[in-house]
Amino acid sequence: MIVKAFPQDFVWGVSTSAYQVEGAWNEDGKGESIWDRFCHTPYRIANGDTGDIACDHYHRMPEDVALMKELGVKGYRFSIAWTRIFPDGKGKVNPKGLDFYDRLVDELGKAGILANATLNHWDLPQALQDLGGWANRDTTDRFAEYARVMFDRLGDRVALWATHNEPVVVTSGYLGGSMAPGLADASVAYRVAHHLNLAHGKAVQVFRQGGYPGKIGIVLDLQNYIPESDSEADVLATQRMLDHSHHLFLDPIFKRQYPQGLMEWLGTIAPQPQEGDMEIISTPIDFLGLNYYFTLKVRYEPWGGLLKAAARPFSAPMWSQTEMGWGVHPEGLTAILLKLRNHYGNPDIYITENGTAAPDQPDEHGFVQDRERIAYLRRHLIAAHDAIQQGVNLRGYFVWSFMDNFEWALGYRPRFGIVRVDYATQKRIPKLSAYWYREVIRQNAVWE
Ligand SMILES: OC[C@@H]1[C@@H](O)[C@H](O)[C@@H](O)c2[nH]c(CCc3ccccc3)c[n+]21
Repeated sequence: MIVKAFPQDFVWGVSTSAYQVEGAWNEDGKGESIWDRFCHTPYRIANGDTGDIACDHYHRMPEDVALMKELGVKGYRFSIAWTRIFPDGKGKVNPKGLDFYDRLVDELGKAGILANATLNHWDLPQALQDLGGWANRDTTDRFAEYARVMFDRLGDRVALWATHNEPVVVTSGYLGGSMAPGLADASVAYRVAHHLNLAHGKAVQVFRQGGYPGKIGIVLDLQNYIPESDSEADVLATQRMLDHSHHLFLDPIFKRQYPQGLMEWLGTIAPQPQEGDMEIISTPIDFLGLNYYFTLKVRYEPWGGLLKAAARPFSAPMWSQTEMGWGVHPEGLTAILLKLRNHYGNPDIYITENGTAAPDQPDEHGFVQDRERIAYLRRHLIAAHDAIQQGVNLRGYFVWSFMDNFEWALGYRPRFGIVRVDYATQKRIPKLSAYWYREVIRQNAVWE
């Protein structure tokens, strides 16, 4: 048995997001978000599920933090619901909303768990969407105002801040229609991407000017894309997918420019930076958050939408696809980490999401022996360890997810947690993977 030990101060964490776990969608002064609106729109969400109640984390947070402590977790990545702070997206701050996150970071401090807070995990205030949302440049200033309020209130106790979670998905919410706000208007999608980048940069500048402790970064959706064949058509299609999914955000932030090939491909709907925008966007950050789940094979497809590209899951031999139909390919994680080392200045990196939905079969006590999930997590930790051995500055790993939760357009069917949630009773029942992860944390190692 080969033991793969991690660096001494490696952060072993778990991840959630506000809309997926909190519930209390309209309590204590919280305003409506675009995901509240989307879920309350018929036929948008499988089974008519909504995040109205979710895991009721808003009321059960102290017990959830206590369970994290019991499982030996060292870090908790959560997101802040903008509409608990600014119910209308701007103007009056809602004190009860601030109080909830104040209590959360205090509970984490008492439990010795590092706080890793994301400002925007997709749940934009509906009031701002009514004014154009991320397609409206003013929203970047609303975001900077919201960021300042959060830095002022929680900045003394939050170790890691992320501006956005996976901004490309917000862009997709304007392209494909399966995510809030559920538009299909390519003409604004890349203006949205630019404003997300600009909002990120403005928030980083507010953080720098305020001299807050802690570190700030952004979390990107960096799945691994490989061409289906070495034909020029497939290779170029893969490049377009990488430009859209990776470089649309990585390049402005780390290289102060948009990917030229994509700009030419997009033509008139490409981002139109104003004077000074790229300097703001590329304000240096302290770390990059990486969400990695799967590898995709990409081919040229004339009917493949805006990018004329189609992607399908790549499964390494001996792996089946997951509950989500995602190919399992741990080597893809190593490849992404090495790409960031080789081409983006070898930044400090946290794996902010990695995990899998699995066909969890509970026994009569609700206990789930999720061996597939353990195999998935173990192999990806080995892949992460390989990258560290090759000089990648990987500082931590956050499992998606701490507990089963609302999986966006798919509702509650897919279960990603290392802790099971019985939604009928809201009972939390750690799965086998939670005890396995506790052992990994204790040993600070995984074994081949
Ligand atoms: O799908 C599992 C998780 C979501 O629950 C998180 O909220 C989100 O940050 C997240 N991102 C990814 C990577 C690919 C993806 C993006 C958007 C929707 C589904 C999958 C997987 N996940």
